[in-house]
Amino acid sequence: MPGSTRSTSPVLDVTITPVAFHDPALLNNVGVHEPFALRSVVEVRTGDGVVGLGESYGDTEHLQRLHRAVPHLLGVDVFDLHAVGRAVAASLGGAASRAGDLLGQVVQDAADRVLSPFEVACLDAQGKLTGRPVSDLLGGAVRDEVAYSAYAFYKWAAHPGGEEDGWGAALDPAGIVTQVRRMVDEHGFTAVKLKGGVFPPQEEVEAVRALRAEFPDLPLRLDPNGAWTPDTSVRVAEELDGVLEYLEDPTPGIPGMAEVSRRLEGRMPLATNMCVVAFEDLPPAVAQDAVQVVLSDHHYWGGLRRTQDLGRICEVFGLGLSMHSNSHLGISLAAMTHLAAATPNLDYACDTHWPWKRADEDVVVPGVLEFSGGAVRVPTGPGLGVELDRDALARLHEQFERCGLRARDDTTYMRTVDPGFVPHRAAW
Ligand SMILES: O=C([O-])C(=O)C[C@H](O)[C@@H](O)C(=O)[O-]
Ligand SMILES: [Mg+2]
Repeated sequence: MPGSTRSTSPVLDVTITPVAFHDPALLNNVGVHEPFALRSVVEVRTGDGVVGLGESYGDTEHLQRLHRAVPHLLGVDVFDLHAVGRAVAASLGGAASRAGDLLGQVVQDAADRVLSPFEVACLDAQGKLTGRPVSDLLGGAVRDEVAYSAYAFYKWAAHPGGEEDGWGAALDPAGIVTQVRRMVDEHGFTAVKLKGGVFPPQEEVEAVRALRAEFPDLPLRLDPNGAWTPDTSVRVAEELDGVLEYLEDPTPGIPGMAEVSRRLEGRMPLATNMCVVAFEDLPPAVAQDAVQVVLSDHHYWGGLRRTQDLGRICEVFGLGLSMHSNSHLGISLAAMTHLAAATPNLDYACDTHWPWKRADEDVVVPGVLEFSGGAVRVPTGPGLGVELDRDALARLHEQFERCGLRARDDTTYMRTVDPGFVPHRAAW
């Protein structure tokens, strides 16, 4: 309209608070989780006095990158997400475009990792300013609730020298079944993922078989994080044909996954959050038919909208779309839930580490993100629909200061118990 003025909501201030929360001794192919998981809470304050929230990784290198972006973001309109992206790119100044993931196993896009919490915080602010939930800003929720999977881990009963965490040890099929039974009883999960790559493959096959016997109707997945050779991957996939819904990252790299995929001739869908972790990985993966399911994760795909772009690309190329997680808090769970609700083809139960987090440790006010029937109802309040608990944020920040951890290093931690430990990478 001639003469109309368009108001903007510029970023006035950005706060980044690193936090630490307790994490059990969960085992994986590179070692064992340390006693605390690190995250960062991003607050974007606008000229209208609204604060948008985002959550991301909490290691020093990533925190430094987040801080570098702040001066570039000041004054940017929170509704102009392209400008937010340009600000983040400018802050990296053409520095390394790929960054190691938490476990140092794969390289992700550095700019997308940095952009993600700012994009989520801007969307949260937009929602608060317009009175609409983030799922509406993403095109609308196509489902009222989002299903998550029970994420089972081999684990120790306690950290070395620490107190038992109440879950007990899970070092064999019976231990895994007991663990999943509790998760299913407590949260109602309707799908199960087992983190493998810890024990020789045959033991993990037995654990999957035990899960199938205990839960005849639940879709099952196994993820050894690239611990196997292509030969082993093919053998295990054939053994678990008809038992697994998909096999995740049995072997490292696109060429290895492509070989397994070719030899399986479609008998077992292969999924990944390791060999397709950035947009530039898609063309070679598609060309080689390396994977049939991509696990999205807005924390490294550049936020919620870029993850929706990934969803559309997967749809075009006939790939399934699922969701990956790392240890996380409530801001991330809210963002994951809005994203999955507004992405029509994200219809696998999503991964979450949520059951491993202590109920009394979060940065959001409890009550909104409850599991029922293995699913979380999509929050309907403005923005992400969750409220920052400032006392809890201060407590978890203090815990970050005290815990001494500044980057995740499962391998070094494992070597304090088993000095000769070598990560299992195509090891069996
Ligand atoms: O699906 C995956 O690869 C993961 O969930 C990665 C995580 O880092 C997992 O391995 C863990 O928490 O140890
Ligand atoms: Mg995985």
